[in-house]
Amino acid sequence: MKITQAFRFEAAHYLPNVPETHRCKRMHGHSYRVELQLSGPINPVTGFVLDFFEIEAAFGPLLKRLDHYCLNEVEGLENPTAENIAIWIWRRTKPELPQLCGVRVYETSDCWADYAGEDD
Ligand SMILES: Nc1nc2c(c(=O)[nH]1)N=C([C@H](O)[C@H](O)COP(=O)(O)OP(=O)(O)OP(=O)(O)O)CN2
Ligand SMILES: [Zn+2]
Repeated sequence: MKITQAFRFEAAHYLPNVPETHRCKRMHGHSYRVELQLSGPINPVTGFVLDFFEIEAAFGPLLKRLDHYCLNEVEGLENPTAENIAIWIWRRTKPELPQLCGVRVYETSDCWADYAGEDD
């Protein structure tokens, strides 16, 4: 069984490695949406793969490190593309939530990145 919980954060960023002419070279902001996917068996007593409250408690501190910050100033996010944010979240969340099987980061409603640990 797979479950997904979504979170939101607001942040500023710029992309340091794009050409000068690229508009994302300039500081700007996004309303990001993060989806954490977890998979595992359903506990027959609770009916949960994992209580959504437990996911929230595990992810909350990391979310606070992103919300209303300039992402380029967050350690490990010097080049804060959606792809790199997804990897950053995966590496810090997987130890806390072993059932994690995917991280999706939406930069806009039309653009997102998925990471499931394939490069680790
Ligand atoms: N593969 C990636 N490509 C781009 C990324 C990324 O993370 N991965 N990021 C950007 C910029 O952050 C850019 O700000 C993305 O938003 P944008 O295209 O500007 O979308 P908007 O909805 O804000 O703009 P519209 O004017 O509505 O198109 C670029 N590429
Ligand atoms: Zn952007």
